[in-house]
Amino acid sequence: MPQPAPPVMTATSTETRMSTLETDQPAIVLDGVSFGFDRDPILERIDLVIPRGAFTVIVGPNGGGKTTLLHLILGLYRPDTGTVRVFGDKPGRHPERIGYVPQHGNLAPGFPATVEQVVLMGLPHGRRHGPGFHADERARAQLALERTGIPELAQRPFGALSGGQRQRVLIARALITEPELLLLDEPFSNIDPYGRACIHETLDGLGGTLTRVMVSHDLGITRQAVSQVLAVNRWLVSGDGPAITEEMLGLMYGQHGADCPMGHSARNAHLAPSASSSHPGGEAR
Ligand SMILES: Nc1ncnc2c1ncn2[C@@H]1O[C@H](COP(=O)(O)OP(=O)(O)OP(=O)(O)O)[C@@H](O)[C@H]1O
Repeated sequence: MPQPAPPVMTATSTETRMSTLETDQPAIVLDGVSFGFDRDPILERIDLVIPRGAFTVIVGPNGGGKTTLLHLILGLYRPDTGTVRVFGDKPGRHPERIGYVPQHGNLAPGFPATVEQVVLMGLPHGRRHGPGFHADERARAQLALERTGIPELAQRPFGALSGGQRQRVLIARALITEPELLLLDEPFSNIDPYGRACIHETLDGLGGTLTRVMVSHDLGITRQAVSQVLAVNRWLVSGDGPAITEEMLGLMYGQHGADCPMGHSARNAHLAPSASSSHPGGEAR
């Protein structure tokens, strides 16, 4: 399978980091991964390649295994069979390279902190309370807020923001370490259409070398910026662009049960651009 071209790096800190790590590896590779809790299969025989810089959206029904898949990528769970690689290495080895916005990560609206303080919480060794943050830490927080389009909110109380603004702050918190991979688990929960549009705009604008993987229940996710859609419901079906395919709908809302409605190779289509023949109407491999 052809590998994606190495990324063109722009940020100096990222350049330095990348020079010492594997620049020719895809962002994420899952090879024959199965996982279950107490022998209950949750994910089965997942093969997946996510190139660097891709914007991948994961859709699927409740309980289909989307969050579990993210947790495998984060290294929070180990697969029962198969392997997971993140930037060519075992997951969990380089947490600073990954930003994560968890599903229920929103802070209570009354959380007594400014936006800047919330963003600073994303630093592994950042100072978390009171005034007197280091100037370089505050500069990083400001940069992260600029990337999410809300630099002017830095000194506002977090609790005074709208739901959509709060979610963008949490994305900024995940970006403060300048990660190369951003994982978002349903960032649109409880966000109105305007807020969703703002978050979409934010995520679209984060392109470049940042690899984005977002779990979403929004099936209208057919946006230009989205490189790939994955449907996950115990098995996985991938497409070759932002469209939801019939195969994906079949996996998500067709036969729920002991076996996958499609052939194994169709379910486990790779994400690499060359794999376009393995989805809708494509040949099983
Ligand atoms: N820690 C756990 N112990 C046992 N079972 C679990 C655990 N976490 C998740 N599960 C089960 O694994 C299955 C997949 O859960 P997961 O959270 O990955 O689904 P999901 O696709 O993200 O769902 P949703 O859209 O509702 O967030 C569910 O049946 C869930 O009950």
